Amino acid sequence: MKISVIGTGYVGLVTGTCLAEIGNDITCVDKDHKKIENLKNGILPIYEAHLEDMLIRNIGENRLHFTTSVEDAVRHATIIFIAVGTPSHENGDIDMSQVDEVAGEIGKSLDAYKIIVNKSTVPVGSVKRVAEIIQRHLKREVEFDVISNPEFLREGSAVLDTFQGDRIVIGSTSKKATKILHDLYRPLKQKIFTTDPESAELIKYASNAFLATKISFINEIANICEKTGANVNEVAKGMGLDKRIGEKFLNAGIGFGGACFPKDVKGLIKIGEKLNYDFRIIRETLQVNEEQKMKPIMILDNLFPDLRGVQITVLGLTFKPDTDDIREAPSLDIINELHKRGAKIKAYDPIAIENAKRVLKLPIHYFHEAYDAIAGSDAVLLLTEWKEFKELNVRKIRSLMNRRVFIDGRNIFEAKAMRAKGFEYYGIGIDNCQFTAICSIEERMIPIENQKSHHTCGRAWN
Ligand SMILES: NC(=O)C1=CN([C@@H]2O[C@H](COP(=O)(O)OP(=O)(O)OC[C@H]3O[C@@H](n4cnc5c(N)ncnc54)[C@H](O)[C@@H]3O)[C@@H](O)[C@H]2O)C=CC1
Ligand SMILES: O=C(O)[C@H]1O[C@H](OP(=O)(O)OP(=O)(O)OC[C@H]2O[C@@H](n3ccc(=O)[nH]c3=O)[C@H](O)[C@@H]2O)[C@H](O)[C@@H](O)[C@@H]1O
Repeated sequence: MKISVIGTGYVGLVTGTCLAEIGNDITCVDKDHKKIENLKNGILPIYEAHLEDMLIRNIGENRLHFTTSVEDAVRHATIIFIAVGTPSHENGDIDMSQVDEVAGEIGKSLDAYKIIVNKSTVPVGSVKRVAEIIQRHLKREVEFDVISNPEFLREGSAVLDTFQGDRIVIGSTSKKATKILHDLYRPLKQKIFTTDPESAELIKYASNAFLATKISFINEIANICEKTGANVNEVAKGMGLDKRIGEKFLNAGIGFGGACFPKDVKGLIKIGEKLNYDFRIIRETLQVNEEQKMKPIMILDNLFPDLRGVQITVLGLTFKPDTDDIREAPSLDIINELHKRGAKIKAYDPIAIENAKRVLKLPIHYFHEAYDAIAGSDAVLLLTEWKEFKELNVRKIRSLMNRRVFIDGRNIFEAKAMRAKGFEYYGIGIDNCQFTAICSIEERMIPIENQKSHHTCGRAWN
């Protein structure tokens, strides 16, 4: 099939390349000229596993083309995907300007029947909105359908998710468009769920908000664990054995980031507000996440009377491993706070240092090797669970550090083993109190209900 994808970011580029891989003739469009020039030469704007090989192969086999002209792309295709950004406004509202602009351009260029597919994450009612904008810009009367087909891929595993996703959702009122989309996706052999456009649009927000809530929920359980001596990793394992709960997305840590969970949760709150509905649960999901991001700072506050001049090493800058994306990464808030308090900051990330330099205009000393970043440090903050961090030689880390505070924001190490090796080790939702100087032995022995003030683990977090 002849397909155009407008917006060549994480979603557009992966979608276009994967659809080319299964034999379609794809044109990817972006208004960023440099991005398009690079892509024509097989140079990727993002880091995503398996994408580069596939891109180069499909360019070589003449199935994947790049242009900056929406008009050319519209003429070329029967199906046009809109995959431009939908960032948050300052107040959390969804910024539809990129989608609106593209819809207008499509309208001006429409010359025959086409299907326009909303793949960007857009609020309920956007199928109608895009259809109206296209209609307003038509230069001649032509038939077209607009449908919703939200995207569920994750960064870092985007290609795999496209080929092995749990479901494809199509929201459409047109039988003709639905059939063509089914034909397009059939080779992927995935469950296709067809519904009305409004439900499809809401499925996307509901899914992201639900997953984000699962994360905030386990992070609150982690906070309870710290006050009781329970271990959140064990609690999550035990919960996840119940198939109704499931084991995924129960990793406690320093909270969720990325271009989507924070913005989509805010977006759903705004969708509710406009309908006079206060979506309380997800407001708390966000609030808990904001507080969770500051966990490493709270731990440091208990260990150092003052962070001025304390040498801190940050390991991991991206919001999750296997991507170069630092949008809304917890590392940004944590580093800003460390800087405010006068800490000396060293940082290492396997691939995101250049992206971080662009965003963080602070005196951070960046390194291209983890051990170099760790040398001479008073505290290490591990913020992203990159595989290479799991393989670090902890004895070597210990020998390089000044004071051996290790705050594991993603619980990738085993607390007992790290403490046995001489680290002042802190995870998230594990028994942080028991092996540390935060509470005296006597304080730890007092049952919580008999404490005058909340002195044991509680003191660290209240
Ligand atoms: N990043 C992700 O993992 C996922 C993102 N989504 C959603 O997909 C949408 C796109 O997200 P990303 O790919 O992350 O965004 P992105 O910011 O990486 O890419 C958007 C691209 O659209 C281009 N663009 C903007 N206006 C344009 C115009 N008028 N004409 C041509 N190109 C234009 C930009 O130059 C940019 O390259 C968003 O709505 C997002 O919420 C959905 C699922 C996963
Ligand atoms: O709409 C989107 O953009 C995408 O958002 C998420 O994908 P993504 O943000 O790429 O990454 P996730 O793997 O979901 O992780 C998001 C954040 O949650 C955190 N997380 C995830 C899982 C977990 O158990 N604990 C946890 O803290 C991660 O560290 C990361 O910061 C969804 O998983 C995708 O289905 C969706 O398509």
